[in-house]
Amino acid sequence: MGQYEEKTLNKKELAWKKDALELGEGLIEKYSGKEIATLTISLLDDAFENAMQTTWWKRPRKFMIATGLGYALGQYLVDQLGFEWIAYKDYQGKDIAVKHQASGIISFPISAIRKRLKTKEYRFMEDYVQVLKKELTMIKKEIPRLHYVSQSKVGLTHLEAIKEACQAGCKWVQLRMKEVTFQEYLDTAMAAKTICQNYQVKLTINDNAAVAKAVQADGLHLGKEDMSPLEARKIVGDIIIGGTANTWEDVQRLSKEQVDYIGLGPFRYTTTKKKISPVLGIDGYTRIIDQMKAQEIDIPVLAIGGINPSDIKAILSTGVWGIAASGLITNAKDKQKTCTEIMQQLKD
Ligand SMILES: Cc1ncc(COP(=O)(O)OP(=O)(O)O)c(N)n1
Ligand SMILES: Cc1ncsc1CCOP(=O)(O)O
Ligand SMILES: [Mg+2]
Repeated sequence: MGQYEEKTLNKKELAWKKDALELGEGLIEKYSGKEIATLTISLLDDAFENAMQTTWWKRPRKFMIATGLGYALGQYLVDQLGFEWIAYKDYQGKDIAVKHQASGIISFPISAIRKRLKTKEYRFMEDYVQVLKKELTMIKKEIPRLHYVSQSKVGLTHLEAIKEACQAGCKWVQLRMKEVTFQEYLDTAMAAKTICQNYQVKLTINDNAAVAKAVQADGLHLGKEDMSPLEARKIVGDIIIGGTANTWEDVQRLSKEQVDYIGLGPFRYTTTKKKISPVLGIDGYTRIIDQMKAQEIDIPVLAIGGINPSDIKAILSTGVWGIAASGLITNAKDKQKTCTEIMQQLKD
């Protein structure tokens, strides 16, 4: 791709988008014959096809169709797949587009309709969205199945715990420090990064986007009380961002916030985290993963909270991708043996 520039929409473009979406809503209701409770792609396809099959003197101008339905299609991608509106400019000119920040995919919904007006391909949107969904799944980042969440205890600092987890074979470490100053978090994160690099282990930072950015961490984990993943993405860029979910509603929200994985829990009561949500158990994971499958939400899920090696088989059978564990590894007498046993069960 040659040189191009992308910007967020300016005031004039935002006002234009608002008018275009109103126009689109009117067109969809008129030509699909249905009121829009929730916008679906089949409503959009119906509206486009029926509008174009209307006798030509009653038909809306092509420019209005491309604008109204194009913006409606773009808004669907924003609402359902986590895209953002952008103004895109290259040597051919300026166009309004939507971009999926985490993957870098840019789509031009208004131009897409303009093109189909010429090719007379009036039911293209279902396929168009499916292709985008597939591209998003294909470029998903690799998430290991075992995450070690750091913990200190008497006689063991976070850095020592992290080094021991690396030596024991963990490939992904989350630095999770509470009640520390920014400087202390940053200094420890810097040192953790060096340790992890020595063992070729990926490092993720809990809670703090600024620390993750400063140490060029591989990932950032954000809970419901932390910065939103979409906000954090603007700070840390294209690293792995995980989000916490305790309920199906949380999963639905996170699916629109461009997270690369979901930490779903707690599996069981644990003393590692203060203020813990109600436990999910195997039934909770089964219910939520089934809902994700039904809604085609294809984001890897890690189970977390009080997990023991003997839980792993049942946890995986629910469709969960992997686990995040803290106490289990921190307190293991033989960390190498414990990690090997976990990883064998996870087939990682
Ligand atoms: C992998 C993973 N999943 C969930 C959490 C919990 O994050 P959060 O809800 O923000 O709670 P704290 O860890 O910040 O206390 C996690 N850290 N990692
Ligand atoms: C951070 C976190 N979030 C939910 S449970 C938990 C603690 C996980 O630690 P442990 O594996 O020791 O229960
Ligand atoms: Mg948090």
